[in-house]
Amino acid sequence: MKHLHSGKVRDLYELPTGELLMVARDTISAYDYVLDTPIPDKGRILTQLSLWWFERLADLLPNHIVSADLPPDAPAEWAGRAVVVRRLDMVPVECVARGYLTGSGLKEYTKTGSVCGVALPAGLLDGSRLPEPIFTPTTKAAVGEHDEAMTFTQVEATVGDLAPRLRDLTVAVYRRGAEMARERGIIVADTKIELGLDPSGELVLGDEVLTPDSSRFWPADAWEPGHAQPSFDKQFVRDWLTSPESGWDQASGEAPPPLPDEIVEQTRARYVEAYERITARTFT
Ligand SMILES: N#Cc1c(N)ncnc1-c1cnn(CCN2CCOCC2)c1
Repeated sequence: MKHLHSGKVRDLYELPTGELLMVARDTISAYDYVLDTPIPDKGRILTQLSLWWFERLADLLPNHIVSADLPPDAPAEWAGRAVVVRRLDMVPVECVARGYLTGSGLKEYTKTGSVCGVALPAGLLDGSRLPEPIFTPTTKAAVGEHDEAMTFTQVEATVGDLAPRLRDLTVAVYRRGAEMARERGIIVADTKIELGLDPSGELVLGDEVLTPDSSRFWPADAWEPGHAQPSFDKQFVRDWLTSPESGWDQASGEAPPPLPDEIVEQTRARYVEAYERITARTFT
């Protein structure tokens, strides 16, 4: 099969049928690096979580999933983390919705009092919940570049009449995911979805959806506005990399060192826990 595209943690191939095969790797990224040490089963866990979400979002919009069965000419090791999807004409906007303020949104808010042109109340802190979830789109930056915030007017200039539908669908997916995850003790602070057009011109949900790679997952019982919230899945990795034990100096520009076994195991356990809490299924 023909390799089309590699992201930080997933690859895209073209099948002889013209459909695509989206393959999730066990890699994890932190501090803008793809770490050398894989997290066993991360690809499978997040693929299965995403498939579970696609099913529960199907009443909001169609999706690109064709089959979770491994195509005959794909390596057996891809089983459970490769999904056949139909080819879409992807919209050239990263569709992001935020229910909480942090990261680049907080940075923009601190400077301007707004995010992507949306004015927010004064006095919000890192981790504050927003009065309502907001659409905070960005450009699709080239590999190695950073996405740039877009105003709604810029989205309209880019995609025309699709703009309000991108906004409404992105916020609706976020609301559904955030509500269901919160009932299970996980805050989804924000999420990025990919939308594309099918040949009939219908907007279709692509990529992965509502995973810890496409979204910020926070443990709800540790939520406390006023500082950076702990990541549900990546905090063990972040804490170790920034501890003297790792010997890594983030300011050096050097790539992080390999992760110790116990950090890998703790991180794998967090992915399993997120999957099992949200889906109420046992990961096998
Ligand atoms: N999904 C999807 C999809 C589709 N269904 N049809 C056409 N193109 C795409 C596509 C092409 N690039 N990306 C960016 C995200 N990629 C996801 C896979 O892994 C690599 C990064 C999405």
